[in-house]
Amino acid sequence: MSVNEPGATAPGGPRKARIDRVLFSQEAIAGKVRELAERIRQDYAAVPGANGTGGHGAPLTVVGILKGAFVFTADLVRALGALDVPLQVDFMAVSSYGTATQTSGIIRILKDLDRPIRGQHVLLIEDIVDTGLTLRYLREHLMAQDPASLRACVLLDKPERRLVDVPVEYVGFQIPDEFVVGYGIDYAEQFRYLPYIACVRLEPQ
Ligand SMILES: O=P(O)(O)OC[C@H]1O[C@H](OP(=O)(O)OP(=O)(O)O)[C@H](O)[C@@H]1O
Ligand SMILES: Nc1nc2[nH]cnc2c(=O)[nH]1
Repeated sequence: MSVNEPGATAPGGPRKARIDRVLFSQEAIAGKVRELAERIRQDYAAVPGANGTGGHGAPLTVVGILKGAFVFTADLVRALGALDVPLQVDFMAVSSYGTATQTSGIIRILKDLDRPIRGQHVLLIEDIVDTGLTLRYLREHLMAQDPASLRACVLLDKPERRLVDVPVEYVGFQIPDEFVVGYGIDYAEQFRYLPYIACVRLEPQ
């Protein structure tokens, strides 16, 4: 069975998984984070109120999506800070994959924002966009709260897997249709600690 087919989670629990090959090294990811931060700095410098130079409105609010984007969010906000971009950080936690490699299609909010975002410039940070269902749901959820603007920054994009059309303003890397882990991204809660991004191979049952 391919890792992207339904049923990758056995009734007795998730299948054993091991790292197959590294897709992006720690250094490659760090370079991409700096590149994204520079693009974001330039773009928001032109947005009134979002550049911290005394304009009206609130500064940029970065919304990291837990759990998968926790490492990416931490690195990106520090890269933005190093470029003197003032920002606030909030988090949401959502889940649709559980311990499986196939989305359930049902997105559950496990933790919502702590602070209102009405009138704020919001930058949503995700680790990966696959079917697009999670990102579409999040964009609708956040837009309903009337932010001044909303953009999404996603480290990994799997365009082949998209089921719904959803805008992504900043993309780190495009990747093929393979299940990836590391740099915050898990398989059944394993591998989030890896400093690189890799494909996993599931052991036969
Ligand atoms: O485009 P989609 O097909 O919706 O997939 C993308 C989502 O899948 C992962 O979340 P997951 O449900 O695995 O939760 P986690 O971030 O807590 O690991 C990832 O963090 C994205 O939020
Ligand atoms: N861990 C992990 N979660 C995902 N959610 C959507 N695609 C993926 C993936 O490739 N790996």
